[in-house]
Amino acid sequence: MKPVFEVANLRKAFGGLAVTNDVSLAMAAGDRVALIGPNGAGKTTFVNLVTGNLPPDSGEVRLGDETVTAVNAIGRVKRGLVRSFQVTRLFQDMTPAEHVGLAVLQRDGKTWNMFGNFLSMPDVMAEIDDLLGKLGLTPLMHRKVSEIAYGQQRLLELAVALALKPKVLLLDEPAAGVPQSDTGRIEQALADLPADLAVLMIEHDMDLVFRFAKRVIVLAAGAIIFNGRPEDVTRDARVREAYLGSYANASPVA
Ligand SMILES: Nc1ncnc2c1ncn2[C@@H]1O[C@H](COP(=O)(O)OP(=O)(O)OP(=O)(O)O)[C@@H](O)[C@H]1O
Repeated sequence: MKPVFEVANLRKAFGGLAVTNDVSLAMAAGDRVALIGPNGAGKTTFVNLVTGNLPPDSGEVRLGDETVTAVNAIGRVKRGLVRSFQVTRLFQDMTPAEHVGLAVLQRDGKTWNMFGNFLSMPDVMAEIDDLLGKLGLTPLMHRKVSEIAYGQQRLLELAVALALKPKVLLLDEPAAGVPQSDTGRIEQALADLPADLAVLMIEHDMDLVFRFAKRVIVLAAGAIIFNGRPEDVTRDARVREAYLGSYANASPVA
């Protein structure tokens, strides 16, 4: 199948350290891929290169038929490459309805000064109702973010990302920090993501990886050392070595 998203020979070094070392991968519509790797493997750097928040030293990022390596982060979002908005970037005084409304207006290229009026725009309100409803946030839609629980804020991140109508969605540990009692809701939201969306999820929780991913990519010291089925990852010798190495080299806690 034709890839919707592809990176080819991506490289990035900080000083002498190759943090992204000739990484190539492709994703098709509907893919569910988990990107895992020991601490410091280069996962965050890789995502920053993909989203356009960091320029690569060499290599290419493609969305569909278009090479977007020179396109900035906002341009990539407009083309359908969306990273889930982080809780730390939600506005504490704004409501879930306002967050989603803003994302819808931004996606449609509408001006900021229309923002105050979006509650009277039936098409925007219908999208807000639909998205927040799917994520179980309807009762909280007009509450301030500062008043809603962390797990619900993480669901709101997903709602904002989905309002941008992504083709490729990058999720950074979507359930991290969420109390056990609320992780079920997040997992359900992940299971309900649009079937044709390509999803790349960075995740440390292997239980979640096994439940969500159809394919696992392991990054170690900036390079892909495994790209295959979840059921094969734990018995792969290179993967075992990479994880053991990271624990063996970890500093003891004082
Ligand atoms: N701006 C930077 N300047 C210098 N070194 C950096 C920079 N950003 C990251 N690094 C280094 O690159 C390596 C990879 O970091 P990165 O944060 O991408 O790893 P990670 O896999 O996301 O780690 P974690 O799972 O701990 O978040 C680390 O050794 C880190 O110290």
